[in-house]
Amino acid sequence: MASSDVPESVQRFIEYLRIKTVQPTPDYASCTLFLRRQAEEIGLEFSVTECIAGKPIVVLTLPGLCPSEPSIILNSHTDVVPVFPSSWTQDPFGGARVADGADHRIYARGAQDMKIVGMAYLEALRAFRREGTRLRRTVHAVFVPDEEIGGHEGMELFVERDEFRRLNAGFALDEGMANPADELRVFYGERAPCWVKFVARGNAGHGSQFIEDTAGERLHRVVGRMLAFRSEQLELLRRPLDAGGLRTLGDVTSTNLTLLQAGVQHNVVPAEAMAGFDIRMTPNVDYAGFRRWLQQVADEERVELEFVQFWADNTMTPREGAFWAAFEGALGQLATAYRCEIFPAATDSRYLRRAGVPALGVSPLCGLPILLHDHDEYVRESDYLRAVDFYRCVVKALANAE
Ligand SMILES: CSCC[C@H](NC=O)C(=O)O
Ligand SMILES: [Zn+2]
Ligand SMILES: [Zn+2]
Repeated sequence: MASSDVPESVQRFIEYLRIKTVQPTPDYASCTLFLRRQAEEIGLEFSVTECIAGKPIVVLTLPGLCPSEPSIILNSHTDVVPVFPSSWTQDPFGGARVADGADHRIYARGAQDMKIVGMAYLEALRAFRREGTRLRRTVHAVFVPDEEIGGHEGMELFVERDEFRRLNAGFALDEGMANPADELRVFYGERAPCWVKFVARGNAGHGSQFIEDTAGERLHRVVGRMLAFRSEQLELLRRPLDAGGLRTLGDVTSTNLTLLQAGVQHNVVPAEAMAGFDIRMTPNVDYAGFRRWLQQVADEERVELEFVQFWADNTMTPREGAFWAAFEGALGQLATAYRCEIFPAATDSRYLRRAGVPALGVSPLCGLPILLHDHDEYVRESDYLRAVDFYRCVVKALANAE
């Protein structure tokens, strides 16, 4: 198909997908140049802040009629997670557009997570400019680096800067997750990551002997207790809520054994063994109490405990007030059925919420498999075009909220 048959907005999306902003060596320089060109074409103010050299936070601004009113932040991260190219049927950075009935699929790493969202924001702002639509509040499309590796050199630092304060943010949209079913998932909070390592030390010796009190035995007891806790929470997930309805992943605390290290040779009992867990704490957990319980397990089993990440803030976005009403009103206008959830993983919304900016996580992808971080990530062209319409309606409502 000749490229001229491809809608221009789709061509721009594909161009963005082709920029290799892939961890661990994202090409942020090319990404910033691309965004600068978008700003010039659309007619948006453009600024770049580097809290850490080479890690640009790019802000494209559509000034509002009441510039002193708190602004609307449209946040997206520019980086994407690594790929296993041999497991893909398409080039992960080719942005292939493949016929799918009357529709097309667009394949690329980042198609769902979350370049579709970033580009749909810009296309919505482009439409406002084209139509001459003026909004009350200023809108900032914010493109941040390094979300996929925790945002520690991106949003976490940015929210502390004057450049951020000057944005005068009142409300933010950020990423959510696709839903294979038809309801839009609206995330008003997220689980807090807790990454721990237990390091056991014990007696060493010849593998043929009954060595007593080894690192392996100590670690085994810790792993057993952690996996017992995992089973309890998994059972809870399967139990309906008291108020009726099913629990979602965000409603419970998940635990996975993700790292294991020990040993050098079959017949040598190792003196040290390590187990690492990825735990995600649901917001109603007493974080300090949970941390004390982990320490108690470590102490009782006489192993060392290291906290690699411990997020201790569970600020959630209130589902009331003018911005929520505007958001809900826009969904009504679009006749979009939705359900509110706690996000199971971590996004940059946690930094915004902790900084006092209410944020909602939404990726307008319904009836689509969840392919974030997976092989053969794609969206349908119709998803993208609908996403643009979605933000035209939602951003207009938020930016005009009284
Ligand atoms: C603790 S920072 C990790 C952030 C990461 N975010 C997206 O996948 C996640 O694993 O949820
Ligand atoms: Zn993401
Ligand atoms: Zn991701």
